[in-house]
Amino acid sequence: MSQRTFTVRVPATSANIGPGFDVVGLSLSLWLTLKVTITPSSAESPPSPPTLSYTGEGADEVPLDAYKNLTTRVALYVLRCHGIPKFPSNVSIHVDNQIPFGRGLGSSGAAVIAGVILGSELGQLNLAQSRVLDFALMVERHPDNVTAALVGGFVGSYLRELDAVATEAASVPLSEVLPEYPPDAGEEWGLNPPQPPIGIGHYVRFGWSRAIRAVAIIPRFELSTAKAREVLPTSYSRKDLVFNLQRLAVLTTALAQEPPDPELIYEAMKDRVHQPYRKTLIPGLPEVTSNITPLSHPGLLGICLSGAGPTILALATDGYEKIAEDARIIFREKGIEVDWKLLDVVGGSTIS
Ligand SMILES: Nc1ncnc2c1ncn2[C@@H]1O[C@H](COP(=O)(O)OP(=O)(O)OP(=O)(O)O)[C@@H](O)[C@H]1O
Ligand SMILES: N[C@@H](CCO)C(=O)O
Repeated sequence: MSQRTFTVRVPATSANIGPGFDVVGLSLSLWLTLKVTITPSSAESPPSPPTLSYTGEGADEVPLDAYKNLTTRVALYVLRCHGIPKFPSNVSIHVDNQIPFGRGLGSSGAAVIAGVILGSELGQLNLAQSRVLDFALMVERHPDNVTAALVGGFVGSYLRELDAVATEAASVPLSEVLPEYPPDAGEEWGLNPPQPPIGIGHYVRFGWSRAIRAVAIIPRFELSTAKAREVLPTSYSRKDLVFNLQRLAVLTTALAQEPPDPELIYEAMKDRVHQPYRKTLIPGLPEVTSNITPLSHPGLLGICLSGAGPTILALATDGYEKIAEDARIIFREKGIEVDWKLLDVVGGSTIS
């Protein structure tokens, strides 16, 4: 048997785009890339556990132990669900990552999608795209980032309502889906991890105007999604829900129109479900989103929190630098430094 190599690429994503909390996502031109080599065992190359190396964003904090790293733990979960108790021998994985951690650009969603695809490739399982999504949704329970990272573009998704048995399977604690430590020497994990119900996530890809680019204004601090979800209320007024539904309905079509209409889009990217509550965690958020407008910044279409934050996403057709530099000034007044990147909307995950 000869050496096998393959490459997995998964894009960054921005979720919510204002009113579409946990519903819409947009894939963006920053990439998580895995280069994988599987060398057959031989006298010169005896079986060994997987080795991981890592460059780019998060290289100084990401675990390189395959039983602790999110991507490889997800891959192992997929393998175990298919009766394969451990990684194949002599797997070496080099990860190069452009997606900053904990900034609202879908780093964990990308790591999870990469893990499911890695598991499918290592086990030669040939998982269909919809099944890849099922596995990803067992780990990352909101569909917006993972769906956009998998299929690419501007995407809306929902989770199917499950029957009682499937609900139980899908509500297993993540610690059971992804046990963090290897079994004791001489033991193997059982082959009965919770299987994802079939067809959990459904999605549709919206149109996207080719004129629109994305300015990501990225504060130099991390905010975990878990922490940014803790501050959200568990119920909302009808007024606030209708506010968001009206805007989301308009936004999904408005971003595909040529030319895009700033007056329509700026208002349609406003939100009352998550951003008002997250401002306590992101000093400067309300000032940036209300002071940078299509009137003050020609070319701007709309501006919102990217995912759970703290990154700000501005959609624009021109004037990118002024938008970013003026946001930098506002954040600096709050004592926060930022970096910014001009990004494009890209296709989804690939294996080559
Ligand atoms: N490439 C990666 N490899 C391993 N672990 C990763 C990778 N990318 C992200 N992670 C893990 O995910 C964590 C960040 O996840 P979190 O959901 O808090 O933020 P995010 O996904 O960047 O933002 P958002 O979900 O708002 O877009 C990191 O701290 C790290 O533990
Ligand atoms: N919709 C999610 C995206 C973050 O991953 C949130 O805003 O919490």
